[in-house]
Amino acid sequence: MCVLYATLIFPFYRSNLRHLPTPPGNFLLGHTLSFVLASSANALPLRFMRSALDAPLIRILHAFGSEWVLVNGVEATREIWQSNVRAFKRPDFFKKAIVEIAGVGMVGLEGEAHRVERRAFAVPFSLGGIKKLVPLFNAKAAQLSSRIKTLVRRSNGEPIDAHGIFTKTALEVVGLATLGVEVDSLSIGGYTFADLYHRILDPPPLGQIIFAINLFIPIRHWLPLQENRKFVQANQCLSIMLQRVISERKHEICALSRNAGVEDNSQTKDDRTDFLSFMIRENQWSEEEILGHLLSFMSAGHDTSALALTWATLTLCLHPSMQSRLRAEIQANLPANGRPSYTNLESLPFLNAFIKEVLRCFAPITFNPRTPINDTFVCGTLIPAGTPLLLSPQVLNFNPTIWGPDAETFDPERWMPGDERADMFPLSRDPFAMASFGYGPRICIGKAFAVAEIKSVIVEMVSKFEVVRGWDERGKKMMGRDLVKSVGDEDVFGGVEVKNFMTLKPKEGVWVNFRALDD
Ligand code: HEM
Repeated sequence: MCVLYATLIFPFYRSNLRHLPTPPGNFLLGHTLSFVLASSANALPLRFMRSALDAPLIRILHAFGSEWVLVNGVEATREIWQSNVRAFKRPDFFKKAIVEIAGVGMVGLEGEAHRVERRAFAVPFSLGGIKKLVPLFNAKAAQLSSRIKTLVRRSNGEPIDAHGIFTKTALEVVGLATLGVEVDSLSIGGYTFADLYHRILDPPPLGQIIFAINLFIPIRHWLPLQENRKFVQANQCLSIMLQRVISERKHEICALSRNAGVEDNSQTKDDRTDFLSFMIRENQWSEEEILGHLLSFMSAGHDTSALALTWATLTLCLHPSMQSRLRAEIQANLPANGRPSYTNLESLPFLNAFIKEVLRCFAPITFNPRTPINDTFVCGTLIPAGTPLLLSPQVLNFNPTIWGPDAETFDPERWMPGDERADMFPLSRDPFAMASFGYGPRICIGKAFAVAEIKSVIVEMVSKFEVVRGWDERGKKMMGRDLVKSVGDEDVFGGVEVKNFMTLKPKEGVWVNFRALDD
């Protein structure tokens, strides 16, 4: 009886949300199965957006009449992310997901506790803090070039998976910035730091299913499957490894303080710029809290940047003329020593436009939900407390009412000064239109870090290599350096398939031929 009411009566005759556009789904399961089986996490939200372009909110029916709301407009997003931000929190299932993969640091906090932590990290993530990190980004970018040359030699000129190499580099970058050590130097029981993160952030299909079920039914701690045990073990090993680094650093900084005769670590003269040393000097966090922050910076900060670099490389392969234009801009404006400063990196208009367009068309985070704490109005519709509001960056980033009819075309020109689309579609210049980093008090704290890091790596790549696509029309690695001739009518992914996951990951890598320009 209850099931009949929930599926046949409540959603259509009683629900507050029944007047919102609702794409038709299975009468019993709604869209639940379609979401699980979708080709990517963006597939359904984009389809729903295209079916109701002007609607600020779209209702999604799930199994047995449960309701979600897809946020589809700039105004609704602004209310949730900024003007009425205190009325919302992250849904419990989502918090559980991010705490599982990113620890209990800032990403898992809400309300006043979150505001206090954001303020505490304002200095290391400020522009001044990021400027100091640019030499580190440049050094790691140069190391990446050498690594690529070695891989090209070893592979006899066969394509290399760009996603794999950028993941390694982005983990090393965030590892150095966060911990102040090379992550390659850390290992436990024969596993490296990178192995453990790979298990957590890039699970095989069974691992993804366990992850999804565990969000709603707690199976993680008893499910006797090897894949599950591997995940739990990887998380434990990471924590042990990081706890060791924390204790060692604490001893070092305390010894420095003692030797200098100062009572308080914050007065210690120590020129380390990493976030761990900062936290120990500030002395306001327990070791457990420090561990939570480290885990969240490391996981929030490497997978995302690696994906942005991967998709940037894919677009460079698909648009060789953009590659040449970037190379010319870099050669004309940057110091010949190949070590650009933060100001240098910011001074290149086409690079700037190119990175923005990559982040618009390939938002690395696929969904970022919220829920009202109490019944709350959004754009005039009363949303019952607890209803999941699905904010999917790609839905705003591809909405033609915001960006114009070519919203789904990769075109950096739209960001260049004087492009007429800015006047024709003024909403596209609204900060809430570009949803890839979020906005408001919870905007990605690492945005400036990520953008500077991505620019530094792209400058190095484009200066040292020509990149040529090494995958065929179906996304598979090509052998024997065949070239796919027609790229004109392909979608933004150029045939590369993605996983149905929280981040926009390629299913089988993005295969690229790197041709050194100095050969
Ligand atoms: C291209 C790269 C990146 C993208 C696309 C990205 C995107 C995002 C998004 C969408 C959020 C959620 C915002 C919200 O809930 O409204 C977020 C939060 C966060 N990001 Fe990033 N991120 C990137 C890189 C980084 C880096 C490099 C770091 C650190 C070094 C970082 C650290 C964080 C943290 C700590 C949060 C939680 C902030 C809070 O809850 O206040 N991210 N990021």
